[in-house]
Parts: sequence; structure tokens; C-alpha cells
Amino acid sequence: MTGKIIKGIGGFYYVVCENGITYECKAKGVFRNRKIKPLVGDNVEIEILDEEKNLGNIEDILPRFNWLNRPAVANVDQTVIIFAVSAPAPNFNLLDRFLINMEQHEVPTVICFNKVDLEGFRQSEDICRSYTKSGYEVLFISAESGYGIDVLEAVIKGKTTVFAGPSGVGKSSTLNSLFPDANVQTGGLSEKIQRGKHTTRHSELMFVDDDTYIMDTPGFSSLYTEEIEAEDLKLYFPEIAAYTGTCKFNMCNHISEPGCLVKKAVSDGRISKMRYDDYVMIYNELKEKRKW
Ligand SMILES: Nc1nc2c(ncn2[C@@H]2O[C@H](COP(=O)(O)OP(=O)(O)OP(=O)(O)O)[C@@H](O)[C@H]2O)c(=O)[nH]1
Ligand SMILES: [Zn+2]
Repeated sequence: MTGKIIKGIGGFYYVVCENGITYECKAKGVFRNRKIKPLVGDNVEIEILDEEKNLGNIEDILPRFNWLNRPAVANVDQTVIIFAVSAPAPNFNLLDRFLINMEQHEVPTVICFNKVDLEGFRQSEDICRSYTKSGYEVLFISAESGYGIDVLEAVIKGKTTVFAGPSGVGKSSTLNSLFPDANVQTGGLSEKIQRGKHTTRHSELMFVDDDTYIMDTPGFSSLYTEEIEAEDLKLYFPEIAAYTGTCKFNMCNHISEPGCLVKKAVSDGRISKMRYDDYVMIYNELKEKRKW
């Protein structure tokens, strides 16, 4: 039988199968020789050992189409990154770093700006909207008033979505308005939300309905753990990557080379100046790092 790992604790994996039953499994399959560890989100082949107690054994891990380190999860259709338009004001630099990370792992990202009911929205609206120019889907919502929640609901339907966002942006409120009675289906999404910060949290996919799964990630401070070569950074800004091979120099890094079409696009307003400035800042950081 095939199923999906939704949780892994202490050597046990919880696998939801096509029949809707969750089996508690150990991993003793042949894949162990291949030195891969099962991840939450993995689609697996299981052998059922005990129908009554719902026990099984993971026999094989089906190929992954992507995976993330933090949170550790495989086969992610998308991430929804939540920021507030105000209170707290969006940290666009943090957003850009998050987006790089997702591009690196080839996980599509939907950017969701919450708290549009607040006055402060006017100050950040234009920059928030400019992310569509970078190629991202941008949603505006208010968990408080319910504005846009239906659109977000449609975005996550039938997909496996990782929710991320810095503290205080209203991620929990958003999840609660999406799934007001989630604990019925997920075995305690709202309970989980209320448990707060002091509980050790492990990655866990929550089954919403047919083919719809979500994962809530607590905070995301340790973003920049993976190595990137400065010269590869341009690949992870979609609006910059679009210019690959078009500048005067084929290997142009779009920093200070003559005949750079990216710099021209920035001065013409086709590429966001703020995004480009973040690109240059991070590029220089990566260059500096290499000297050490
Ligand atoms: N005005 C307004 N306030 C909101 C909205 N959504 C959430 N808030 C408020 O923002 C604060 C933070 O909301 P939470 O849902 O706890 O935020 P969180 O992102 O889960 O924060 P952490 O628990 O720290 O990770 C709370 O006081 C909420 O009432 C919204 O759409 N509009
Ligand atoms: Zn260039």
C-alpha cells in the first residue's frame, strides 16, 4: 500500500494511506542501504503488519521531487510566506532571503501579506505589490476581517503547503481562520497552535482533506545555512535570472559590468530597485564570506 508520511517521532513514522487510515510504521526497508532517511512528506510503500493496531513497515521511499532542510520535509508543492503589511512592518530583506532559499530548493512561493485592515498598509502597499514583478503570486489578506481568506484557501487546495513567517505577522490567526475546526480533521491543529513556543515542535504535515496538506513552521531565524556561490545568486532572483546571457558579458553578475541589461532594467523601473539592492548586498556578503 502507498501512503504519505505525516509525522516522524523517535523512529516511528505515521503514514496516511489511500484508505484514510494512519499506520504507525518503522523503517526497515531495502532503502536503508541507500542511506536515505524517510522524511515527513515522503510518499512511501508500506507493508501492513497488523490491521487492528494499524502497524506497518516502510518498504520503500518513492522518488522525491524536492525537499527542504528546515523544516525537514519532502515533496512540497509550495510555501506560503506570511508577512504583515504593518505592525510589524515587513522586513523585505528577510523576505528576499527566504525567497532565495525557496528558489534554491525549487519550491514555488506565494507571498501573503496579512493585516491589510490596518492604516499602515498604505505605506508598504506599493513595495508589497512589486513582488508580482519579480514573478511571485502576491496575496493580500486580513485574518481579522476574513478578507482574502477564500483566495488563500483556493491557493492551498489539493496541495502540500508549508506555512512560514516571522513572529507576530498573524500566521496562527491566518491558520485559524482557514481551519476553524481543524482539530476534527488534523488531530489538533488549533490545539497545536495554542501549545505555544515552549513545546518541542517537530515537523508535522496536517491532513486537511483529499490531497491537501499543510505544515506550520515555527519562526524562521536560521535561514542562511546553505552555501551559495556569489556567482549563483543571480539564478535565485527570478526577475534577474530572466536576463541570463543577455548582458554584454555572458557571465555578467550584474554588479558593475558595462552593458548590463539588469542595471538598465532597474533604472527603467522594470526591476524593483529594492530587490536589486538586496541582491547586491547579499552578493557582496557571499563574496566576503569566501575570503575567510
Ligand atoms: N489588525 C490585525 N491584526 C491581526 C491580524 N492577524 C493577526 N493579528 C494580530 O497580530 C498579533 C499576532 O498574531 P498571531 O496570529 O499570534 O501571529 P503569529 O504570526 O502566529 O505570531 P507567533 O505566534 O509569534 O509566531 C495578534 O495580536 C493578532 O490579533 C489582522 O489581519 N489584522
Ligand atoms: Zn548584467
